[in-house]
Amino acid sequence: MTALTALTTRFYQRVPSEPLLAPIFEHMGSDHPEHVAVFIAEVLGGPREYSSRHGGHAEMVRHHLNRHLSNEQRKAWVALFLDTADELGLPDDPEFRSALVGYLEWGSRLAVINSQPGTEVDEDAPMPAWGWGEVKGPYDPGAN
Ligand code: HEM
Repeated sequence: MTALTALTTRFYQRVPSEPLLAPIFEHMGSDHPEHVAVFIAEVLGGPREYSSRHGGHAEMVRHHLNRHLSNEQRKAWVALFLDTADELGLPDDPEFRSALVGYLEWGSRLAVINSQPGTEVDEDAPMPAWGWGEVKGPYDPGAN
């Protein structure tokens, strides 16, 4: 939680300098970074705190309704997020980064889809659960 909260806090500090992102986060609440960290932590197998205290997946979806987010904004969001992970020196082993990128790619596309007019919230949608995926490349940190 400490690392993810530091990551989202720094990410939203940098958002005002990104022309594509600044306007959409202009009115966000001060606890926004923490809520996003808690959400991502639960997805990655951490405590089920977003579900128990913040309304679960349906509540996250509600925050994106009618925001008319574009794919360009989505790409800027993901790029800034990953750049912030580098800036803060988060683990950069291929396994962790591929899992992180995989979830961000999936989740950010969902945010864009849910931000379009006519989206209905599925109150029973489960929280996504992201694992390490099937990492089967030749990378082996124990080799050499
Ligand atoms: C994995 C991807 C994402 C996750 C996990 C996520 C998660 C969340 C969560 C938990 C909230 C509610 C925060 C709160 O309670 O204050 C939120 C709000 C929001 N998100 Fe996302 N989000 C994602 C991607 C995106 C993307 C790609 C964009 C835009 C390009 C975006 C734009 C917004 C906006 C505009 C809000 C509302 C801000 C406000 O309250 O003023 N999100 N998101």
